[in-house]
Amino acid sequence: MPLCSTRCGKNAVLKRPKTGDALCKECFFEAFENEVHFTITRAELFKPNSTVAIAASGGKDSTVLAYVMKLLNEKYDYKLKLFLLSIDEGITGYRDDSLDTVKQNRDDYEMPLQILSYKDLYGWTMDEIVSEIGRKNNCTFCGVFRRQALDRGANLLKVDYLATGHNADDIAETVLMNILRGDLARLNRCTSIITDSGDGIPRVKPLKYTYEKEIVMYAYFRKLVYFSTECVFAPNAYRGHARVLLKDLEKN
Ligand SMILES: Nc1ncnc2c1ncn2[C@@H]1O[C@H](COP(=O)(O)OP(=O)(O)OP(=O)(O)O)[C@@H](O)[C@H]1O
Repeated sequence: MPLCSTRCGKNAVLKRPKTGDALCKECFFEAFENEVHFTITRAELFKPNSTVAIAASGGKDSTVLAYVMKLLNEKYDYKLKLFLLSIDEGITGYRDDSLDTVKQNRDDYEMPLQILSYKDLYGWTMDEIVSEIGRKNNCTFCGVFRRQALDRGANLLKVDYLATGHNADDIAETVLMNILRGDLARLNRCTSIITDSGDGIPRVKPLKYTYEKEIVMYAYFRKLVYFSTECVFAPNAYRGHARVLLKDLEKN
C-alpha cells in the first residue's frame, strides 16, 4: 500500500470505494465521520436538545450508526439524548442471536435499550406467520409490521426522531425496486433523508450517502461488534433481485 493520500505520513491501509483515495486508518475514520456529520448538519436532521431512537437490528449499518451518532454527539455537542430501539420479529436462529449483539451495544455505548416484539404487539411471531402463509411474500408482511412496530416503539419512548441505518446501497436498491414495480408514489419519496411516519415522529437516515462497503470497512477497523448473518427467510425477497442486478452492473 502507498502512503496515505492526506500526506499525514502514515502508510495507507485501504482504498476508499467512494473516492479511490488510499488512506490510513485514522484518516479514513475522520473522512467517514466528517461525511456523516456533514449529512446531519446540511440536512438539519436533528434539533438540539432532542431525543433520538436509533433503530438497532444488531447488523453492521445500525451498529455503525449507533457508534458514530454517539461519537459525533459528543464531539460536536449536538445535545441529543440517544436510545436504542429493537424489534424482535420472533425469527429463531436470527433475531434472537442479533438481539444479543444489540444488548452488547447497549452496554458498550451506554444507551438505554427498548425491545418490542411482534408477539406482544400482534400476537404472532414471524416463525408462526411463515408456518401459516409459507415463504412467499413473508418479507413484505414483516416489513410492514416492522415499520409499525418501530413507530409504536418511538411513541412509547416519546422520542423526537427515529434514525435508521439505511445506507446508499439500500436506497439504490429501493429506487430500482420501485422502478421495476412501477410504483411512482414510492419512487418519489424513497430517497428523502427525512420522512414523516404519519403520526408526527420523523424518520431520518444519517447514513444515506454512505456506501455499504465503507460501513463494513469502518466496522472492521473500529472492531465493532455486529451480527452478520442474513435473515433465514430473506433469500426469497424481491429486494435480493435488485441487489444482485446492482452488484452485477457495478462489477461490469
Ligand atoms: N429488528 C429491527 N429492529 C430495529 N431496527 C431495525 C430492525 N430491522 C431493521 N431495522 C432498521 O432498519 C434498517 C434497515 O434494515 P435492514 O433490513 O437493511 O437491516 P439489517 O440488514 O438487518 O441490519 P443493518 O441494516 O443494521 O445492517 C436497519 O439499519 C435498522 O436501522
